Amino acid sequence: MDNKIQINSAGKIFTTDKQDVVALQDVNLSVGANEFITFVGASGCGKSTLLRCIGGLETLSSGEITVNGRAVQGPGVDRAMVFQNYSLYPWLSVVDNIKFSRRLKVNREGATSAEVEVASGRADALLSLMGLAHAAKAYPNQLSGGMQQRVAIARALLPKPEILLMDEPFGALDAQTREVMHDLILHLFNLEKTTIVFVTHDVEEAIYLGQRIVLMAPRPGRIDTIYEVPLPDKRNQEMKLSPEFIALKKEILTRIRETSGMHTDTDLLEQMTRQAEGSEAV
Ligand SMILES: Nc1ncnc2c1ncn2[C@@H]1O[C@H](COP(=O)(O)OP(=O)(O)OP(=O)(O)O)[C@@H](O)[C@H]1O
Repeated sequence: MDNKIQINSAGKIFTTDKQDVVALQDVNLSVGANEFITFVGASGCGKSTLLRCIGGLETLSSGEITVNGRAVQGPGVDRAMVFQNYSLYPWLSVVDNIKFSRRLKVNREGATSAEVEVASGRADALLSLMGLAHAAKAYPNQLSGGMQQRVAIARALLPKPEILLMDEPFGALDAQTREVMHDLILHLFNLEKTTIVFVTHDVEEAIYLGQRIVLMAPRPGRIDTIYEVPLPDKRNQEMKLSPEFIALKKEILTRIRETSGMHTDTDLLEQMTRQAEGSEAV
C-alpha cells in the first residue's frame, strides 16, 4: 500500500492561562493510500487535534505531518473535512450547498463553462449517490439530521479530495440512521478510492468502518495501540455479531478503560461473546 499520510514525532502543546496541555506527544503513524483508518480513545486524548493538524487547521508544536511526501502547512484541496455539526449554509439549497466550494473556485479562477458543467455533473452524481436527488431544491432546515450530513459529505467530496477527514460525523444521529450512514460511507469509500481518517467515540463504529483502529490515550495525548480489524473489506451489519468483532470490541473497550479510568460492562460483553460462540458452533 502506498503511503499517503506520514506523521513523524508529532507534538502539540496548548498553552493556556492556567497550564500547558500536551494534546499530542511523539505521535508516529503512516496511513496508506485508500486506507480507512479510525481513531478511538478517551475524551481529551488528542483525536480531534491530530485530525485538525492533518487537515492543516492547527499547527504542530513539534514534528511533521506530510501528505504525498509534502509537509502540511495549511488546508488544501487534497484534504476535505466533515464535522459532527453539518455546517451547511442555511440560505442555500441542497444542490447549491454541494456546489458552493466549486463555485468559489470557479469565480476566483475565471473557469470556462465546460469546467462549470463538469462540476455540476459531479454534483448531480453525488446527489443521486447520496439518495438526495429528490431533495436537490430543499433547504437545510427542511432536512433530517441524516440528510444534512449526507449533503455535508457530498459537499466535501465534490472536489475529489484524496483524503477525507471525519470528526465524529455521525455523533449527532440516531442509531438507525448511523447504520445507514455506515454502509453509505463504506460504499463511497470503495467507489471514490479516497483515504479516510475517521474519529469517533463509538468503538463499534470504529471496528465496523476501519481497516485499522488507532487507540489513543490521554494526558499526554498519544497513540497507545494500533489494531488490525480481522474482518473482510466488504462489511455487512451481521458481522457485528461475529465472535471476532465482539472480542475486538471487548479488547478495545477494556484498553480505553485502562487508559482513562472509565468503566464498561465487561460481564455483558462476555455473555455476548459466549452467545455468539454458541451460535457459531450450531
Ligand atoms: N484550542 C485549545 N486550547 C487549549 N486546549 C485545547 C484546545 N484544543 C484542545 N485542547 C486540549 O487538548 C486536549 C486534546 O483535545 P482534543 O479535543 O484533541 O481531544 P479528543 O480526543 O478529540 O477529545 P473528545 O473525544 O472529547 O472530543 C484536551 O485536553 C483539550 O482540552
